[in-house]
Amino acid sequence: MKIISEATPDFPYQLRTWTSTESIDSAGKVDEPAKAWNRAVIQGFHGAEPEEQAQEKIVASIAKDQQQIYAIYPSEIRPGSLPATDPVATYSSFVGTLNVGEALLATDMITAVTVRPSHRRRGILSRMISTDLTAAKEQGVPMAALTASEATIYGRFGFGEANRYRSITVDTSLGFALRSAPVGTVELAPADTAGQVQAELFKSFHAATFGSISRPDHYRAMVSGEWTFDNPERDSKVRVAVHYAVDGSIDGYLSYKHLGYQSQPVTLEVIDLLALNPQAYLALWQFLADVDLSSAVNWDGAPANDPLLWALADSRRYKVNREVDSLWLRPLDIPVLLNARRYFGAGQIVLKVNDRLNLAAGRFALTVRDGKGHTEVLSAEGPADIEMDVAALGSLYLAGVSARTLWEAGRLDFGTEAAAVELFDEIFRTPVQPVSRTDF
Ligand SMILES: CC(=O)SCCNC(=O)CCNC(=O)[C@H](O)C(C)(C)COP(=O)(O)OP(=O)(O)OC[C@H]1O[C@@H](n2cnc3c(N)ncnc32)[C@H](O)[C@@H]1OP(=O)(O)O
Repeated sequence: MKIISEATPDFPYQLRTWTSTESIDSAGKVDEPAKAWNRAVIQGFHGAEPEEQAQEKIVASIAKDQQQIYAIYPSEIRPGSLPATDPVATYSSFVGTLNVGEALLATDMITAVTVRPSHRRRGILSRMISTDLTAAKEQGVPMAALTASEATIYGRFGFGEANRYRSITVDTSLGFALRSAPVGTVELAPADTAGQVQAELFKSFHAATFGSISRPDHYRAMVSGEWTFDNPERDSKVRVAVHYAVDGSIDGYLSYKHLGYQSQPVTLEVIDLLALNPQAYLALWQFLADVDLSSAVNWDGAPANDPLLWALADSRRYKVNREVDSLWLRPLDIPVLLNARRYFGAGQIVLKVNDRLNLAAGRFALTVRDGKGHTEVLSAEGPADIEMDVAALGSLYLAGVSARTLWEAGRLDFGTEAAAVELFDEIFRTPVQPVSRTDF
């Protein structure tokens, strides 16, 4: 445990940090600061207070990710209020990877951000996030990422929405049909094997999918119904199905549950779905539609450009309940991340990037040839073809949105030459939309 900063009159809080592996001994026992930190996280997201055994499972999982824990403690405790050992704010980060084409880019993945309601809007999140982003930058991690509880929080810290996902309901009642016959076979598998199947499939999915970001360890427990942060008890209603390709290899899987006969219409909920190819994806949907005693399927994780809609014989069976931001990206080292990305266009452009936190600001000349980028750092002052806030670059980096759209949205200077906007889009265009299947 390390004290990063002591309380001052302006900021009457102490900021501490430790690595998650420090909190658990060889017998699996969890230390008191980690328990109090977990309780604070769960309170922050309005979950049920975890029992001792649940604490051990959660901390062991966080330790596998090697999460760096941040905790804020108040300098003044009122009699009868929560004790001094309970943090008023929590934050955690760990280094994962982001698929940027051929390369997997090291990325600071931020999670478990909470501030106790009685201490909110006093700059606590600002202190924790600027500390973490600075540390990540110093350690040479070129990108930061998160998935957000609200879309209004992180733009000010330089994060931009990089892609979106859909919450969908598909009507699988009598008459459901796909336009093509399913390929391969789907079989039920024991729920307790789901964690392993998921981990193996995700490895291949992550390596092959532009925009995919690593998964934290707790996915193993969630997809098998073992535990979730919301519910530390086993959910024995979770079922698992596996797709076998024609050659017998496993190339897709599904974790799902029946929501009960009181759901109207009687509904299956997809907990996780991974498919390594379109045939596996459609065959898993045909399987879901074929499950008797249900007539709808909900999935809170469909891609924004979902081929299922186009595969349905009756596309009106596909209902989008909402489409929201998924991954948020925050550039930290612009030359490194521009050079790491795979390109499908070509050209030369000078970008000026503004950054309120002064972590990534500058002027950069990017030259792209044969799919590779080369970035030269220029002096800060001088002309640029296109100027943007670092959050806009977070959105544009994976081409989940075009510069043209951001320009029309007033997110780039309206005075930017149309030719520069077109050039940016020509260089950054991709044949596929970025897809991530990770909520963290
Ligand atoms: C990656 C994740 O873990 S996402 C989960 C985020 N956590 C939650 O949603 C749990 C419930 N909410 C909270 O715990 C807190 O309200 C937090 C973490 C969102 C914000 O923490 P705070 O300490 O209040 O933020 P802080 O005081 O540093 O605010 C910084 C700025 O962001 C603004 N801000 C903070 N939260 C929000 C919000 N939810 N919506 C809009 N603006 C916000 C503040 O007004 C402030 O603006 P300013 O710089 O113009 O004055």
